[in-house]
This record gives sequence, C-alpha cells and structure tokens, in this order.
Amino acid sequence: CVLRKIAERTPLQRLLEHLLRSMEKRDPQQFFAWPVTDSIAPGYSQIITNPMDFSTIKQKIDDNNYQNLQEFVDDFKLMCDNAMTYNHSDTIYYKAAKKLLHVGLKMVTPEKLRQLRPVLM
Ligand SMILES: CC(=O)c1cc(-c2ccccn2)c2ncccn12
Repeated sequence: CVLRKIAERTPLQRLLEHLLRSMEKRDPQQFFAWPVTDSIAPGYSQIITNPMDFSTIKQKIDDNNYQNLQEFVDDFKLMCDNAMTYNHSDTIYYKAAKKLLHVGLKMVTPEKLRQLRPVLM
C-alpha cells in the first residue's frame, strides 16, 4: 500500500490557522472568502494588481508558504487594503474591510498573542 504522509502542522501553521478562523468569523457575509471576480466587480483585475482573499491565505498556510507571522499579517492587510482601494468609502465592502482590518490587527497584538497558549510564546 502507498505510505501516506499525514500533514503535520508546524507551530506557526497552527497559530496562523487559529488566527485565520478568528478573522473569518468576523466576515459572516463571506465578502472576503473567495477571490473577487471581474464579473461581480467590473474592472477589478485592472485596478487591483495583487488580489488576496481568505481562501488564498488558507492555501498558503497549508503549503507552509508563510515564513513568519508578519507575512501572514501582510496578506491580511493587503486583502483589506484592496477592498478599500477598489470600493468607494460609502459601500458595504469598504466599510466591512475597514472594520475587519481593525478587528484583525487587534488579534495579533503582542498582548493577544501572549494569551495564546503562553507556553508557546
Ligand atoms: C471584497 C470585495 O471587494 C468584494 C466582495 C464582493 C462580494 C463577495 C461575495 C459575494 C458578493 N460580493 C464584492 N462585490 C462587488 C464589489 C466588491 N466585492
């Protein structure tokens, strides 16, 4: 039979998956769940050069593509900034992005990180 290598998780991957789940909970309408398409957002791919969404972040965690927490936070900020670039400030998407950015960054303050399994910090 083929020996299957069970995907073991590094401590960083476990931390990032916890943070991702917490951030996704703050997006109940799932505006940020999947890549934004040009069909739902006309001209999106011409305006936003570096698209990002939660499903892409999840894939990067699974691929062990993040070397550290900062790279993960940078993608989260990119995702929110893209929405605040493409969408006008009076849209639900802009407002959702602004709120999500604020809430998400509070999750990764040193104080909050220390509260996560202190033994790991
Ligand atoms: C994140 C974002 O910019 C976005 C998500 C969506 C979206 C995401 C899921 C379902 C419906 N719309 C959207 N629609 C129009 C313009 C922008 N957006």
